[in-house]
Amino acid sequence: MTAAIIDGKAAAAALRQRIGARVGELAKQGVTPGLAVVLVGENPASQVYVRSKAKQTVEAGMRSFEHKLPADTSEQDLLALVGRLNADEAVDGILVQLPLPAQINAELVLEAIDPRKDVDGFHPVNAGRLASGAPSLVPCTPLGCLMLLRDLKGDLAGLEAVVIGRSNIVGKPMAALLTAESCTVTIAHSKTRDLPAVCRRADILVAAVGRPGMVTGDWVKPGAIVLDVGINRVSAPELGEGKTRIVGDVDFASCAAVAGAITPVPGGVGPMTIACLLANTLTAACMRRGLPKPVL
Ligand SMILES: NC(=O)C1=CN([C@@H]2O[C@H](COP(=O)(O)OP(=O)(O)OC[C@H]3O[C@@H](n4cnc5c(N)ncnc54)[C@H](OP(=O)(O)O)[C@@H]3O)[C@@H](O)[C@H]2O)C=CC1
Ligand SMILES: Nc1nc(=O)c2c([nH]1)NC[C@@H]1CN(c3ccc(C(=O)N[C@@H](CCC(=O)O)C(=O)O)cc3)C=[N+]21
Repeated sequence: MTAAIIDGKAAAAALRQRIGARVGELAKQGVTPGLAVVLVGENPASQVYVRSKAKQTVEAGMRSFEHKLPADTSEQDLLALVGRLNADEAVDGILVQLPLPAQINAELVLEAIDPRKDVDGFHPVNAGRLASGAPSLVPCTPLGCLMLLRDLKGDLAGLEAVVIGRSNIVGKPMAALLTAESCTVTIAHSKTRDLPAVCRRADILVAAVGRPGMVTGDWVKPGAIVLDVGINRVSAPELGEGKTRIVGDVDFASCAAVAGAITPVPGGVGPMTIACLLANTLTAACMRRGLPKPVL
Protein backbone atom coordinates (compact mmCIF):
# COMPACT_ATOMS: atom_id res chain seq x y z
CA MET A 1 0.00 0.00 0.00
CA THR A 2 1.11 3.56 -0.61
CA ALA A 3 -0.31 6.01 1.91
CA ALA A 4 -2.32 9.09 1.03
CA ILE A 5 -0.27 12.12 2.05
CA ILE A 6 -2.32 14.37 4.31
CA ASP A 7 -1.89 17.98 3.16
CA GLY A 8 -1.80 19.90 6.43
CA LYS A 9 -0.76 23.06 4.67
CA ALA A 10 -3.90 23.04 2.52
CA ALA A 11 -6.15 22.06 5.44
CA ALA A 12 -4.68 24.92 7.48
CA ALA A 13 -5.23 27.41 4.64
CA ALA A 14 -8.86 26.29 4.35
CA LEU A 15 -9.35 26.63 8.12
CA ARG A 16 -7.83 30.13 8.08
CA GLN A 17 -10.24 31.03 5.28
CA ARG A 18 -13.23 29.97 7.42
CA ILE A 19 -11.81 31.87 10.40
CA GLY A 20 -11.36 34.98 8.24
CA ALA A 21 -14.98 34.80 7.08
CA ARG A 22 -16.25 34.60 10.67
CA VAL A 23 -13.94 37.43 11.74
CA GLY A 24 -15.46 39.50 8.93
CA GLU A 25 -18.95 38.94 10.36
CA LEU A 26 -17.79 39.91 13.84
CA ALA A 27 -16.29 43.12 12.48
CA LYS A 28 -19.81 44.23 11.52
CA GLN A 29 -20.68 43.99 15.23
CA GLY A 30 -17.63 46.11 16.06
CA VAL A 31 -15.58 43.18 17.39
CA THR A 32 -11.97 42.56 16.30
CA PRO A 33 -10.31 39.60 18.07
CA GLY A 34 -6.77 40.26 19.29
CA LEU A 35 -3.89 37.85 19.96
CA ALA A 36 -0.90 38.75 22.14
CA VAL A 37 2.25 36.65 21.68
CA VAL A 38 5.04 36.95 24.23
CA LEU A 39 8.56 35.86 23.35
CA VAL A 40 11.33 35.90 25.94
CA GLY A 41 14.87 35.65 24.55
CA GLU A 42 16.23 35.20 21.05
CA ASN A 43 15.69 31.53 20.18
CA PRO A 44 15.84 31.73 16.34
CA ALA A 45 13.26 28.96 15.78
CA SER A 46 10.85 30.68 18.18
CA GLN A 47 11.35 33.97 16.37
CA VAL A 48 10.34 32.32 13.09
CA TYR A 49 7.15 30.86 14.63
CA VAL A 50 6.20 34.10 16.34
CA ARG A 51 6.62 36.01 13.09
CA SER A 52 4.47 33.59 11.12
CA LYS A 53 1.80 33.59 13.88
CA ALA A 54 1.65 37.40 13.76
CA LYS A 55 1.44 37.46 9.95
CA GLN A 56 -1.37 34.88 9.80
CA THR A 57 -3.26 36.62 12.61
CA VAL A 58 -3.35 39.87 10.66
CA GLU A 59 -4.24 38.07 7.40
CA ALA A 60 -7.28 36.57 9.16
CA GLY A 61 -8.45 40.08 10.06
CA MET A 62 -7.46 39.93 13.71
CA ARG A 63 -5.14 42.16 15.72
CA SER A 64 -1.66 40.95 16.66
CA PHE A 65 0.32 42.25 19.62
CA GLU A 66 3.94 41.13 19.82
CA HIS A 67 5.91 41.45 23.05
CA LYS A 68 9.61 40.66 22.77
CA LEU A 69 11.45 40.62 26.07
CA PRO A 70 15.20 40.17 26.66
CA ALA A 71 16.52 36.74 27.68
CA ASP A 72 17.35 37.99 31.19
CA THR A 73 13.76 39.13 31.93
CA SER A 74 12.76 38.34 35.51
CA GLU A 75 9.82 36.14 36.40
CA GLN A 76 8.25 39.10 38.17
CA ASP A 77 8.43 41.29 35.04
CA LEU A 78 6.90 38.55 32.87
CA LEU A 79 4.10 38.01 35.42
CA ALA A 80 3.45 41.75 35.41
CA LEU A 81 3.13 41.74 31.61
CA VAL A 82 0.72 38.79 31.74
CA GLY A 83 -1.31 40.74 34.32
CA ARG A 84 -1.54 43.73 31.98
CA LEU A 85 -2.58 41.51 29.03
CA ASN A 86 -5.24 39.83 31.21
CA ALA A 87 -6.69 43.29 31.94
CA ASP A 88 -6.40 44.58 28.34
CA GLU A 89 -9.84 44.59 26.66
CA ALA A 90 -8.26 44.50 23.17
CA VAL A 91 -6.55 41.18 23.96
CA ASP A 92 -8.65 38.03 23.60
CA GLY A 93 -5.81 35.51 23.47
CA ILE A 94 -2.44 35.30 25.22
CA LEU A 95 0.37 32.97 24.14
CA VAL A 96 3.67 32.84 26.01
CA GLN A 97 6.10 31.06 23.72
CA LEU A 98 7.83 28.03 25.29
CA PRO A 99 10.47 27.15 26.30
CA LEU A 100 11.15 29.99 28.76
CA PRO A 101 14.63 30.82 30.12
CA ALA A 102 15.76 28.93 33.22
CA GLN A 103 15.20 31.79 35.70
CA ILE A 104 11.45 31.75 34.95
CA ASN A 105 9.06 29.13 36.32
CA ALA A 106 6.92 28.34 33.26
CA GLU A 107 4.18 26.66 35.28
CA LEU A 108 3.69 29.81 37.36
CA VAL A 109 3.47 31.97 34.24
CA LEU A 110 0.98 29.68 32.47
CA GLU A 111 -1.21 29.64 35.60
CA ALA A 112 -1.19 33.44 35.68
CA ILE A 113 -2.91 33.66 32.28
CA ASP A 114 -6.68 34.27 32.49
CA PRO A 115 -8.15 30.85 31.47
CA ARG A 116 -10.61 32.66 29.20
CA LYS A 117 -7.64 34.09 27.24
CA ASP A 118 -5.56 30.89 27.36
CA VAL A 119 -5.48 30.16 23.61
CA ASP A 120 -2.73 27.54 24.12
CA GLY A 121 -5.08 25.61 26.41
CA PHE A 122 -2.19 24.98 28.84
CA HIS A 123 -3.81 26.46 31.97
CA PRO A 124 -4.75 23.78 34.54
CA VAL A 125 -8.36 24.99 34.43
CA ASN A 126 -8.54 24.25 30.70
CA ALA A 127 -6.63 20.97 31.07
CA GLY A 128 -9.10 19.96 33.78
CA ARG A 129 -12.10 20.95 31.70
CA LEU A 130 -10.79 18.94 28.75
CA ALA A 131 -10.23 15.92 31.00
CA SER A 132 -13.77 16.20 32.40
CA GLY A 133 -15.39 16.71 28.99
CA ALA A 134 -16.45 20.32 29.66
CA PRO A 135 -16.15 23.03 26.98
CA SER A 136 -12.62 24.46 27.08
CA LEU A 137 -9.85 26.04 25.05
CA VAL A 138 -8.01 23.00 23.66
CA PRO A 139 -4.23 22.88 22.95
CA CYS A 140 -3.62 23.79 19.32
CA THR A 141 -1.52 20.83 18.15
CA PRO A 142 -3.89 18.09 19.36
CA LEU A 143 -6.86 20.14 18.10
CA GLY A 144 -5.22 20.36 14.67
CA CYS A 145 -4.59 16.61 14.67
CA LEU A 146 -8.22 15.93 15.55
CA MET A 147 -9.43 18.16 12.71
CA LEU A 148 -7.23 16.28 10.23
CA LEU A 149 -8.58 12.96 11.53
CA ARG A 150 -12.20 14.10 11.28
CA ASP A 151 -11.64 15.34 7.71
CA LEU A 152 -10.18 12.00 6.77
CA LYS A 153 -12.35 9.57 8.63
CA GLY A 154 -15.47 11.30 9.99
CA ASP A 155 -16.56 9.20 12.94
CA LEU A 156 -13.63 7.87 14.99
CA ALA A 157 -15.66 5.81 17.47
CA GLY A 158 -14.20 2.41 18.30
CA LEU A 159 -10.87 2.95 16.55
CA GLU A 160 -7.65 1.94 18.35
CA ALA A 161 -5.49 5.01 18.93
CA VAL A 162 -1.92 4.98 20.20
CA VAL A 163 -0.31 8.27 21.24
CA ILE A 164 3.47 8.16 21.75
CA GLY A 165 4.36 10.93 24.23
CA ARG A 166 2.66 12.12 27.42
CA SER A 167 3.53 15.82 27.61
CA ASN A 168 0.95 18.31 28.87
CA ILE A 169 1.12 20.21 25.60
CA VAL A 170 0.68 17.37 23.09
CA GLY A 171 0.41 13.76 24.30
CA LYS A 172 -2.02 14.08 27.20
CA PRO A 173 -4.50 16.46 25.56
CA MET A 174 -4.33 14.39 22.33
CA ALA A 175 -5.28 11.29 24.32
CA ALA A 176 -8.10 13.18 26.06
CA LEU A 177 -9.54 14.35 22.71
CA LEU A 178 -9.37 10.86 21.20
CA THR A 179 -11.04 9.44 24.31
CA ALA A 180 -13.83 11.99 23.90
CA GLU A 181 -14.20 10.75 20.29
CA SER A 182 -14.75 7.23 21.69
CA CYS A 183 -11.45 5.80 20.46
CA THR A 184 -9.75 3.12 22.53
CA VAL A 185 -6.66 5.04 23.59
CA THR A 186 -3.20 3.91 24.67
CA ILE A 187 -0.60 6.42 25.83
CA ALA A 188 2.97 5.21 25.27
CA HIS A 189 6.15 6.85 26.60
CA SER A 190 9.80 6.18 27.34
CA LYS A 191 9.00 3.41 29.83
CA THR A 192 6.61 1.54 27.52
CA ARG A 193 7.62 -2.08 26.96
CA ASP A 194 7.75 -3.32 23.37
CA LEU A 195 6.68 -0.01 21.82
CA PRO A 196 6.68 -1.44 18.25
CA ALA A 197 4.10 -4.07 19.23
CA VAL A 198 1.94 -1.47 21.00
CA CYS A 199 2.07 0.76 17.90
CA ARG A 200 1.11 -2.08 15.56
CA ARG A 201 -2.31 -2.23 17.26
CA ALA A 202 -3.09 1.34 16.22
CA ASP A 203 -5.64 2.39 13.61
CA ILE A 204 -4.52 5.92 14.53
CA LEU A 205 -0.87 6.42 15.50
CA VAL A 206 0.24 9.82 16.81
CA ALA A 207 3.98 10.37 17.34
CA ALA A 208 4.89 13.28 19.66
CA VAL A 209 8.30 12.33 20.98
CA GLY A 210 11.07 14.57 19.66
CA ARG A 211 13.22 11.76 18.20
CA PRO A 212 13.93 12.03 14.47
CA GLY A 213 12.61 9.09 12.46
CA MET A 214 11.93 6.87 15.48
CA VAL A 215 8.75 5.27 14.13
CA THR A 216 9.54 2.91 11.26
CA GLY A 217 7.28 1.07 8.84
CA ASP A 218 7.44 -2.22 10.77
CA TRP A 219 5.67 -0.44 13.71
CA VAL A 220 2.67 0.48 11.55
CA LYS A 221 -0.46 -1.57 11.00
CA PRO A 222 -1.28 -1.75 7.27
CA GLY A 223 -3.78 0.99 6.43
CA ALA A 224 -3.33 2.94 9.68
CA ILE A 225 -3.42 6.74 9.89
CA VAL A 226 -0.05 8.11 11.04
CA LEU A 227 0.17 11.66 12.42
CA ASP A 228 3.71 12.95 12.87
CA VAL A 229 3.85 15.78 15.43
CA GLY A 230 7.65 15.80 15.77
CA ILE A 231 9.64 18.85 14.73
CA ASN A 232 13.35 17.99 14.82
CA ARG A 233 16.07 20.09 13.28
CA VAL A 234 18.83 17.88 11.89
CA SER A 235 21.95 18.69 9.94
CA ALA A 236 21.59 18.35 6.17
CA PRO A 237 25.04 18.32 4.57
CA GLU A 238 23.38 17.34 1.25
CA LEU A 239 21.91 20.88 1.19
CA GLY A 240 25.33 22.44 1.72
CA GLU A 241 27.79 22.91 4.52
CA GLY A 242 26.22 23.83 7.87
CA LYS A 243 22.66 23.53 6.48
CA THR A 244 19.80 22.00 8.48
CA ARG A 245 16.29 20.76 7.74
CA ILE A 246 13.36 19.68 9.88
CA VAL A 247 12.20 16.07 10.10
CA GLY A 248 9.45 14.40 12.11
CA ASP A 249 9.44 11.54 14.61
CA VAL A 250 8.29 9.23 11.82
CA ASP A 251 10.51 7.67 9.18
CA PHE A 252 8.35 8.88 6.32
CA ALA A 253 9.46 6.56 3.50
CA SER A 254 9.11 3.26 5.37
CA CYS A 255 5.84 4.28 7.08
CA ALA A 256 4.23 5.64 3.90
CA ALA A 257 4.74 2.22 2.32
CA VAL A 258 2.46 0.63 4.98
CA ALA A 259 0.09 3.31 6.28
CA GLY A 260 -3.26 4.29 4.75
CA ALA A 261 -2.60 7.99 5.31
CA ILE A 262 0.30 9.95 6.76
CA THR A 263 1.26 13.55 7.55
CA PRO A 264 4.57 14.85 6.17
CA VAL A 265 7.02 17.10 8.06
CA PRO A 266 7.05 19.92 7.14
CA GLY A 267 3.56 20.56 5.78
CA GLY A 268 1.56 18.31 8.08
CA VAL A 269 0.60 18.97 11.68
CA GLY A 270 2.71 22.16 12.09
CA PRO A 271 0.62 24.48 9.88
CA MET A 272 -2.58 23.19 11.53
CA THR A 273 -1.16 24.17 14.94
CA ILE A 274 -0.93 27.82 13.94
CA ALA A 275 -4.35 27.81 12.25
CA CYS A 276 -5.85 26.34 15.45
CA LEU A 277 -4.23 29.13 17.45
CA LEU A 278 -6.21 31.58 15.34
CA ALA A 279 -9.33 29.45 15.78
CA ASN A 280 -8.87 29.51 19.56
CA THR A 281 -8.40 33.29 19.49
CA LEU A 282 -11.70 33.65 17.64
CA THR A 283 -13.38 31.22 20.06
CA ALA A 284 -12.02 33.13 23.07
CA ALA A 285 -13.22 36.44 21.60
CA CYS A 286 -16.75 35.04 21.16
CA MET A 287 -16.96 33.28 24.52
CA ARG A 288 -15.71 36.34 26.44
CA ARG A 289 -18.53 38.39 24.95
CA GLY A 290 -21.25 35.80 25.49
CA LEU A 291 -21.50 35.11 21.73
CA PRO A 292 -22.01 31.52 20.54
CA LYS A 293 -18.87 29.43 20.05
CA PRO A 294 -18.01 29.54 16.32
CA VAL A 295 -18.33 26.27 14.42
CA LEU A 296 -15.29 26.06 12.14
N1 LIG B 1 3.98 20.30 15.13
C1 LIG B 1 3.75 21.11 16.15
O1 LIG B 1 2.98 22.02 16.04
C2 LIG B 1 4.44 20.87 17.46
C3 LIG B 1 5.48 19.99 17.50
N2 LIG B 1 6.08 19.68 18.67
C4 LIG B 1 7.13 18.66 18.59
O2 LIG B 1 6.58 17.43 19.06
C5 LIG B 1 7.57 16.67 19.73
C6 LIG B 1 7.12 16.35 21.15
O3 LIG B 1 6.95 17.55 21.86
P1 LIG B 1 6.60 17.58 23.43
O4 LIG B 1 5.41 16.77 23.69
O5 LIG B 1 6.65 18.99 23.83
O6 LIG B 1 7.92 16.83 23.98
P2 LIG B 1 8.33 16.35 25.45
O7 LIG B 1 9.80 16.23 25.41
O8 LIG B 1 7.68 17.18 26.48
O9 LIG B 1 7.70 14.89 25.54
C7 LIG B 1 8.21 13.82 24.81
C8 LIG B 1 7.50 12.54 25.18
O10 LIG B 1 8.07 11.49 24.42
C9 LIG B 1 8.40 10.41 25.28
N3 LIG B 1 9.59 9.71 24.80
C10 LIG B 1 10.88 10.14 24.75
N4 LIG B 1 11.68 9.22 24.26
C11 LIG B 1 10.92 8.14 24.00
C12 LIG B 1 11.18 6.84 23.49
N5 LIG B 1 12.41 6.46 23.16
N6 LIG B 1 10.15 6.00 23.36
C13 LIG B 1 8.91 6.36 23.71
N7 LIG B 1 8.60 7.57 24.18
C14 LIG B 1 9.59 8.45 24.33
C15 LIG B 1 8.66 11.02 26.63
O11 LIG B 1 8.44 10.02 27.61
P3 LIG B 1 8.59 10.29 29.20
O12 LIG B 1 7.37 11.05 29.59
O13 LIG B 1 8.65 8.92 29.77
O14 LIG B 1 9.85 11.08 29.37
C16 LIG B 1 7.64 12.15 26.65
O15 LIG B 1 6.40 11.73 27.16
C17 LIG B 1 8.85 17.51 19.63
O16 LIG B 1 9.55 17.10 18.47
C18 LIG B 1 8.33 18.91 19.45
O17 LIG B 1 9.24 19.74 18.79
C19 LIG B 1 5.65 20.22 19.85
C20 LIG B 1 4.62 21.12 19.86
C21 LIG B 1 3.96 21.56 18.66
N1 LIG C 1 3.28 28.50 24.01
C1 LIG C 1 3.63 27.75 22.97
N2 LIG C 1 2.68 27.27 22.13
C2 LIG C 1 3.02 26.50 21.05
O1 LIG C 1 2.14 26.06 20.29
C3 LIG C 1 4.41 26.22 20.81
C4 LIG C 1 5.34 26.74 21.71
N3 LIG C 1 4.94 27.48 22.78
N4 LIG C 1 6.67 26.48 21.52
C5 LIG C 1 7.15 25.76 20.37
C6 LIG C 1 6.13 24.76 19.84
C7 LIG C 1 6.38 24.32 18.44
N5 LIG C 1 5.26 24.81 17.67
C8 LIG C 1 5.14 24.74 16.29
C9 LIG C 1 4.21 25.46 15.59
C10 LIG C 1 4.17 25.47 14.21
C11 LIG C 1 5.06 24.73 13.48
C12 LIG C 1 5.02 24.81 11.98
O2 LIG C 1 4.25 25.54 11.41
N6 LIG C 1 5.88 24.06 11.26
C13 LIG C 1 5.93 24.09 9.81
C14 LIG C 1 7.25 24.57 9.26
C15 LIG C 1 8.40 24.59 10.23
C16 LIG C 1 9.76 25.00 9.65
O3 LIG C 1 9.96 24.93 8.42
O4 LIG C 1 10.63 25.36 10.47
C17 LIG C 1 5.64 22.69 9.28
O5 LIG C 1 5.70 21.73 10.05
O6 LIG C 1 5.31 22.60 8.10
C18 LIG C 1 5.98 23.97 14.15
C19 LIG C 1 6.02 23.96 15.54
C20 LIG C 1 4.41 25.47 18.49
N7 LIG C 1 4.84 25.44 19.74
